[in-house]
Amino acid sequence: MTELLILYYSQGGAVKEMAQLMARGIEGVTGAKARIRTVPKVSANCETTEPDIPASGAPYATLQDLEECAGLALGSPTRFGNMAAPMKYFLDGTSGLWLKGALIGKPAAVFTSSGSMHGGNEMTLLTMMIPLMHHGMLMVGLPYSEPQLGTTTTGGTPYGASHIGGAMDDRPISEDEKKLCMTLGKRLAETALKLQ
Ligand SMILES: Cc1cc2nc3c(=O)[nH]c(=O)nc-3n(C[C@H](O)[C@H](O)[C@H](O)COP(=O)(O)O)c2cc1C
Repeated sequence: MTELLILYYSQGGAVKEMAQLMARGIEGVTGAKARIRTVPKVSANCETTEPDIPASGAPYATLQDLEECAGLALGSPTRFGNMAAPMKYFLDGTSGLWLKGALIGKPAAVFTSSGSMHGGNEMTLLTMMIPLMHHGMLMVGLPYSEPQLGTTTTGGTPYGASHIGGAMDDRPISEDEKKLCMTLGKRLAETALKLQ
């Protein structure tokens, strides 16, 4: 079985829901399986640390998860037009993998949720790609042959999957957003299988 790592951070739950949709897309591909992991919050208070195992939800990712998986889907909320600090903090701890070239040639895809339509979600997707490209990963996006990409009035971009939560973050994931999340997971899994 080819395992794909879905590594996400979510505070309000939108990116977490997108991660589950990505997993559905991955597991719709014969021979592919999703491994879902998250990262802990970061805090300016260095005297307390999060427990090793979160009280609920996905386990925290380890470097071994990245090394073992055949591909990566990376998800983060948009924060000031960029990925959230906990995800960046986790990625900043991957130098050992970079030195070994452990991720070179593996496919990767990115997804995000933002409050507003033009609040930097595409910038977040593009900048999330940068550390992955330093690792030598091969980016997988969404082509315009996916009809939802041309017609969506919510999220969905060629650079990756996106969701627009609204100012109160209370908009459900739209049908177009759902379909594009699942399609991105499927494309990632199919690419990983072809590359093996
Ligand atoms: C510190 C902070 C910064 C944010 N910056 C942006 C932003 O630049 N653009 C935007 O559209 N939304 C922004 N948001 C809203 C989040 O992207 C949005 O609520 C997202 O859906 C949260 O995902 P989650 O439910 O998975 O945590 C920000 C939220 C926080 C807390």
